[in-house]
Amino acid sequence: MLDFIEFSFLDILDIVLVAILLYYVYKLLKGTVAINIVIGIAFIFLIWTITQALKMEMLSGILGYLLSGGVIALIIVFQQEIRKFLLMIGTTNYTNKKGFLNQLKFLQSEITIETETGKILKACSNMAKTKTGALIVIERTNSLDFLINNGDTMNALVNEVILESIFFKNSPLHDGATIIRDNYVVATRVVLPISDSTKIPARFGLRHKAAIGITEKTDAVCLLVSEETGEISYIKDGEFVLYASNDELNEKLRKDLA
Ligand SMILES: Nc1ncnc2c1ncn2[C@@H]1O[C@H](COP(=O)(O)OP(=O)(O)OP(=O)(O)O)[C@@H](O)[C@H]1O
Repeated sequence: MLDFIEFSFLDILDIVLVAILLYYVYKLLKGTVAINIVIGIAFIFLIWTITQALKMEMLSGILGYLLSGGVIALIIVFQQEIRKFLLMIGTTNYTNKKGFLNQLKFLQSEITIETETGKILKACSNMAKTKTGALIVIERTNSLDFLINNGDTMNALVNEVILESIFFKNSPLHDGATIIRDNYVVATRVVLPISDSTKIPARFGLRHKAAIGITEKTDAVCLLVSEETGEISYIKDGEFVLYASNDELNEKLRKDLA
Protein backbone atom coordinates (compact mmCIF):
# COMPACT_ATOMS: atom_id res chain seq x y z
CA MET A 1 0.00 0.00 0.00
CA LEU A 2 2.85 2.35 0.79
CA ASP A 3 4.55 1.54 -2.51
CA PHE A 4 4.68 5.18 -3.53
CA ILE A 5 6.96 5.97 -0.59
CA GLU A 6 9.75 3.90 -2.12
CA PHE A 7 12.09 6.39 -3.65
CA SER A 8 14.73 5.51 -6.18
CA PHE A 9 17.63 7.63 -7.37
CA LEU A 10 15.77 8.19 -10.65
CA ASP A 11 12.79 9.66 -8.77
CA ILE A 12 15.08 12.18 -7.10
CA LEU A 13 16.70 13.01 -10.43
CA ASP A 14 13.24 13.38 -11.95
CA ILE A 15 12.15 15.82 -9.23
CA VAL A 16 15.38 17.83 -9.49
CA LEU A 17 15.03 18.11 -13.28
CA VAL A 18 11.39 19.19 -13.02
CA ALA A 19 12.39 21.78 -10.39
CA ILE A 20 15.13 23.13 -12.70
CA LEU A 21 12.66 23.24 -15.59
CA LEU A 22 10.08 25.08 -13.48
CA TYR A 23 12.76 27.52 -12.28
CA TYR A 24 13.73 28.38 -15.86
CA VAL A 25 10.09 28.73 -16.90
CA TYR A 26 9.49 31.03 -13.91
CA LYS A 27 12.63 33.06 -14.66
CA LEU A 28 11.47 33.48 -18.23
CA LEU A 29 7.91 34.48 -17.43
CA LYS A 30 8.51 36.48 -14.24
CA GLY A 31 6.91 39.90 -14.50
CA THR A 32 5.35 39.29 -17.94
CA VAL A 33 1.67 38.88 -18.79
CA ALA A 34 2.41 35.27 -19.76
CA ILE A 35 2.63 34.34 -16.08
CA ASN A 36 -1.12 35.09 -15.79
CA ILE A 37 -1.82 32.63 -18.62
CA VAL A 38 0.19 29.96 -16.79
CA ILE A 39 -1.80 30.63 -13.61
CA GLY A 40 -5.04 30.36 -15.68
CA ILE A 41 -3.96 27.00 -17.12
CA ALA A 42 -2.90 25.71 -13.70
CA PHE A 43 -6.32 26.72 -12.37
CA ILE A 44 -8.19 24.85 -15.15
CA PHE A 45 -5.94 21.83 -14.51
CA LEU A 46 -6.77 21.92 -10.81
CA ILE A 47 -10.54 22.08 -11.47
CA TRP A 48 -10.20 19.25 -14.01
CA THR A 49 -8.42 17.07 -11.43
CA ILE A 50 -11.12 17.80 -8.85
CA THR A 51 -13.99 17.08 -11.31
CA GLN A 52 -12.27 13.80 -12.25
CA ALA A 53 -11.88 12.78 -8.62
CA LEU A 54 -15.55 13.61 -7.99
CA LYS A 55 -16.49 11.74 -11.19
CA MET A 56 -18.31 14.74 -12.66
CA GLU A 57 -18.25 13.25 -16.16
CA MET A 58 -19.50 16.14 -18.25
CA LEU A 59 -17.40 18.95 -16.78
CA SER A 60 -14.27 16.83 -16.56
CA GLY A 61 -14.85 15.73 -20.19
CA ILE A 62 -15.10 19.34 -21.39
CA LEU A 63 -12.06 20.46 -19.40
CA GLY A 64 -10.16 17.35 -20.50
CA TYR A 65 -10.77 18.24 -24.18
CA LEU A 66 -9.74 21.80 -23.48
CA LEU A 67 -6.48 20.72 -21.89
CA SER A 68 -5.60 18.04 -24.45
CA GLY A 69 -6.11 20.40 -27.40
CA GLY A 70 -4.38 23.09 -25.40
CA VAL A 71 -0.84 21.97 -26.23
CA ILE A 72 -1.07 23.45 -29.71
CA ALA A 73 -2.73 26.58 -28.32
CA LEU A 74 0.11 26.83 -25.79
CA ILE A 75 2.74 26.68 -28.51
CA ILE A 76 0.98 29.53 -30.31
CA VAL A 77 0.41 31.63 -27.20
CA PHE A 78 3.93 31.09 -25.84
CA GLN A 79 5.72 31.19 -29.19
CA GLN A 80 8.00 34.03 -28.05
CA GLU A 81 8.71 32.54 -24.63
CA ILE A 82 9.53 29.12 -26.13
CA ARG A 83 11.99 30.85 -28.47
CA LYS A 84 13.62 32.66 -25.54
CA PHE A 85 13.77 29.45 -23.54
CA LEU A 86 15.52 27.55 -26.32
CA LEU A 87 17.83 30.50 -26.87
CA MET A 88 18.68 30.56 -23.17
CA ILE A 89 19.54 26.85 -23.19
CA GLY A 90 21.28 26.94 -26.56
CA THR A 91 23.54 29.88 -25.74
CA THR A 92 24.75 28.64 -22.39
CA ASN A 93 28.48 28.32 -22.62
CA TYR A 94 28.94 25.31 -20.38
CA THR A 95 32.71 25.46 -20.40
CA ASN A 96 32.91 29.13 -19.52
CA LYS A 97 33.92 30.53 -16.12
CA LYS A 98 31.59 28.74 -13.73
CA GLY A 99 31.42 25.66 -15.93
CA PHE A 100 32.31 22.22 -14.74
CA LEU A 101 35.65 22.13 -16.51
CA ASN A 102 36.62 25.42 -14.94
CA GLN A 103 35.97 24.09 -11.47
CA LEU A 104 38.81 21.69 -12.20
CA LYS A 105 41.31 24.52 -12.42
CA PHE A 106 44.31 22.24 -12.39
CA LEU A 107 43.25 20.84 -15.78
CA GLN A 108 43.35 24.27 -17.34
CA SER A 109 46.40 25.55 -19.10
CA GLU A 110 44.71 28.83 -19.98
CA ILE A 111 44.60 31.59 -17.36
CA THR A 112 41.10 33.04 -16.93
CA ILE A 113 41.13 36.77 -17.44
CA GLU A 114 39.50 38.71 -14.67
CA THR A 115 37.28 41.65 -15.58
CA GLU A 116 38.61 44.88 -14.09
CA THR A 117 35.37 46.01 -12.50
CA GLY A 118 37.07 48.98 -10.82
CA LYS A 119 37.92 50.52 -14.20
CA ILE A 120 34.40 49.95 -15.51
CA LEU A 121 32.85 51.56 -12.44
CA LYS A 122 35.30 54.48 -12.55
CA ALA A 123 34.21 55.11 -16.15
CA CYS A 124 30.57 54.89 -15.04
CA SER A 125 31.02 57.41 -12.24
CA ASN A 126 32.87 59.80 -14.58
CA MET A 127 30.00 59.47 -17.07
CA ALA A 128 27.45 59.91 -14.28
CA LYS A 129 29.07 63.26 -13.37
CA THR A 130 28.69 64.52 -16.93
CA LYS A 131 25.29 62.84 -17.39
CA THR A 132 26.53 60.78 -20.29
CA GLY A 133 24.14 57.93 -21.06
CA ALA A 134 25.77 54.49 -21.10
CA LEU A 135 24.71 50.88 -21.29
CA ILE A 136 27.33 48.22 -20.57
CA VAL A 137 26.51 44.51 -20.73
CA ILE A 138 28.96 42.12 -19.09
CA GLU A 139 28.81 38.53 -20.33
CA ARG A 140 28.77 35.69 -17.82
CA THR A 141 28.07 32.06 -18.76
CA ASN A 142 25.46 32.58 -21.52
CA SER A 143 27.21 33.46 -24.76
CA LEU A 144 26.19 36.85 -26.19
CA ASP A 145 27.42 36.03 -29.69
CA PHE A 146 23.89 36.32 -31.04
CA LEU A 147 23.95 40.04 -30.05
CA ILE A 148 27.54 40.86 -30.92
CA ASN A 149 26.79 40.16 -34.57
CA ASN A 150 24.18 42.92 -34.73
CA GLY A 151 26.62 45.57 -33.46
CA ASP A 152 30.16 46.62 -34.37
CA THR A 153 32.73 44.14 -33.19
CA MET A 154 35.79 45.39 -31.38
CA ASN A 155 38.61 43.95 -29.33
CA ALA A 156 39.84 46.53 -26.86
CA LEU A 157 41.13 45.99 -23.34
CA VAL A 158 38.75 47.52 -20.79
CA ASN A 159 39.77 50.88 -19.36
CA GLU A 160 38.09 54.17 -18.39
CA VAL A 161 39.21 56.06 -21.50
CA ILE A 162 37.88 53.44 -23.93
CA LEU A 163 34.47 53.28 -22.23
CA GLU A 164 34.14 57.04 -21.89
CA SER A 165 35.15 57.55 -25.53
CA ILE A 166 32.57 55.02 -26.69
CA PHE A 167 29.72 56.72 -24.85
CA PHE A 168 30.88 60.30 -25.47
CA LYS A 169 27.82 62.05 -26.92
CA ASN A 170 29.42 62.96 -30.25
CA SER A 171 31.06 59.60 -30.72
CA PRO A 172 29.69 57.52 -33.59
CA LEU A 173 29.76 54.51 -31.23
CA HIS A 174 27.71 55.97 -28.37
CA ASP A 175 24.30 54.62 -29.43
CA GLY A 176 23.12 51.23 -28.18
CA ALA A 177 24.91 48.91 -25.78
CA THR A 178 28.54 47.90 -25.34
CA ILE A 179 29.39 44.31 -24.54
CA ILE A 180 32.28 43.24 -22.33
CA ARG A 181 33.59 39.68 -22.37
CA ASP A 182 36.32 38.80 -19.88
CA ASN A 183 38.29 42.04 -19.81
CA TYR A 184 37.63 43.15 -23.37
CA VAL A 185 35.10 45.40 -25.05
CA VAL A 186 33.96 43.03 -27.78
CA ALA A 187 31.09 44.99 -29.35
CA THR A 188 29.52 48.43 -29.43
CA ARG A 189 26.26 49.81 -30.88
CA VAL A 190 24.48 46.60 -30.01
CA VAL A 191 20.67 46.59 -30.04
CA LEU A 192 19.36 44.62 -27.07
CA PRO A 193 15.96 42.92 -26.76
CA ILE A 194 13.50 45.16 -24.93
CA SER A 195 11.76 43.72 -21.87
CA ASP A 196 7.99 43.36 -22.10
CA SER A 197 7.64 43.24 -18.33
CA THR A 198 4.63 45.14 -17.07
CA LYS A 199 6.38 45.92 -13.79
CA ILE A 200 8.82 48.52 -15.17
CA PRO A 201 7.79 52.00 -13.98
CA ALA A 202 6.77 54.36 -16.80
CA ARG A 203 9.61 56.81 -16.00
CA PHE A 204 12.11 54.31 -17.37
CA GLY A 205 12.79 54.55 -21.08
CA LEU A 206 14.22 52.22 -23.68
CA ARG A 207 17.75 52.10 -22.26
CA HIS A 208 16.46 50.69 -18.96
CA LYS A 209 14.02 48.34 -20.71
CA ALA A 210 16.85 47.03 -22.89
CA ALA A 211 19.03 46.39 -19.80
CA ILE A 212 16.19 44.57 -18.07
CA GLY A 213 15.41 42.66 -21.30
CA ILE A 214 18.89 41.20 -21.79
CA THR A 215 19.32 40.30 -18.12
CA GLU A 216 15.96 38.50 -18.15
CA LYS A 217 16.87 36.45 -21.19
CA THR A 218 20.48 35.67 -20.32
CA ASP A 219 22.58 35.63 -17.17
CA ALA A 220 24.56 38.72 -18.28
CA VAL A 221 24.69 41.72 -15.93
CA CYS A 222 24.24 45.36 -16.95
CA LEU A 223 25.60 48.69 -15.80
CA LEU A 224 23.61 51.67 -16.91
CA VAL A 225 24.23 55.38 -16.60
CA SER A 226 21.12 57.49 -17.02
CA GLU A 227 21.47 60.45 -19.34
CA GLU A 228 18.58 62.12 -17.54
CA THR A 229 19.57 61.71 -13.90
CA GLY A 230 23.22 60.63 -14.02
CA GLU A 231 22.27 57.68 -11.84
CA ILE A 232 24.22 54.42 -12.12
CA SER A 233 22.04 51.28 -12.10
CA TYR A 234 23.19 47.72 -11.73
CA ILE A 235 20.79 45.25 -13.30
CA LYS A 236 20.83 41.50 -12.87
CA ASP A 237 18.19 38.82 -13.59
CA GLY A 238 15.83 41.49 -14.91
CA GLU A 239 15.92 43.48 -11.67
CA PHE A 240 17.68 46.52 -10.26
CA VAL A 241 20.26 45.54 -7.64
CA LEU A 242 20.35 48.02 -4.77
CA TYR A 243 23.66 49.23 -3.39
CA ALA A 244 24.69 51.85 -0.86
CA SER A 245 28.05 52.98 -2.24
CA ASN A 246 30.34 52.54 -5.22
CA ASP A 247 32.52 50.22 -3.15
CA GLU A 248 29.55 48.00 -2.39
CA LEU A 249 28.60 47.99 -6.07
CA ASN A 250 32.15 46.98 -6.97
CA GLU A 251 32.01 44.18 -4.41
CA LYS A 252 28.69 42.88 -5.80
CA LEU A 253 29.92 43.06 -9.37
CA ARG A 254 33.17 41.26 -8.56
CA LYS A 255 31.23 38.55 -6.75
CA ASP A 256 28.79 38.10 -9.65
CA LEU A 257 31.61 37.82 -12.15
CA ALA A 258 33.74 35.47 -10.07
N1 LIG B 1 17.14 48.13 -27.65
C1 LIG B 1 18.16 48.88 -27.30
N2 LIG B 1 19.38 48.33 -27.17
C2 LIG B 1 20.44 49.08 -26.80
N3 LIG B 1 20.37 50.40 -26.53
C3 LIG B 1 19.19 51.00 -26.63
C4 LIG B 1 18.03 50.28 -27.02
N4 LIG B 1 16.99 51.14 -27.03
C5 LIG B 1 17.49 52.34 -26.67
N5 LIG B 1 18.80 52.25 -26.42
C6 LIG B 1 19.69 53.36 -26.02
O1 LIG B 1 19.00 54.19 -25.13
C7 LIG B 1 18.94 55.53 -25.62
C8 LIG B 1 17.59 56.13 -25.40
O2 LIG B 1 17.30 56.03 -24.10
P1 LIG B 1 15.95 56.52 -23.46
O3 LIG B 1 16.06 58.00 -23.19
O4 LIG B 1 14.74 56.00 -24.15
O5 LIG B 1 16.15 55.65 -22.17
P2 LIG B 1 16.00 55.87 -20.64
O6 LIG B 1 15.80 54.50 -20.09
O7 LIG B 1 15.00 56.95 -20.36
O8 LIG B 1 17.44 56.33 -20.20
P3 LIG B 1 18.00 57.78 -19.81
O9 LIG B 1 17.70 57.90 -18.33
O10 LIG B 1 19.46 57.65 -20.09
O11 LIG B 1 17.29 58.78 -20.67
C9 LIG B 1 19.21 55.42 -27.09
O12 LIG B 1 19.87 56.59 -27.53
C10 LIG B 1 20.06 54.20 -27.22
O13 LIG B 1 21.43 54.54 -27.14
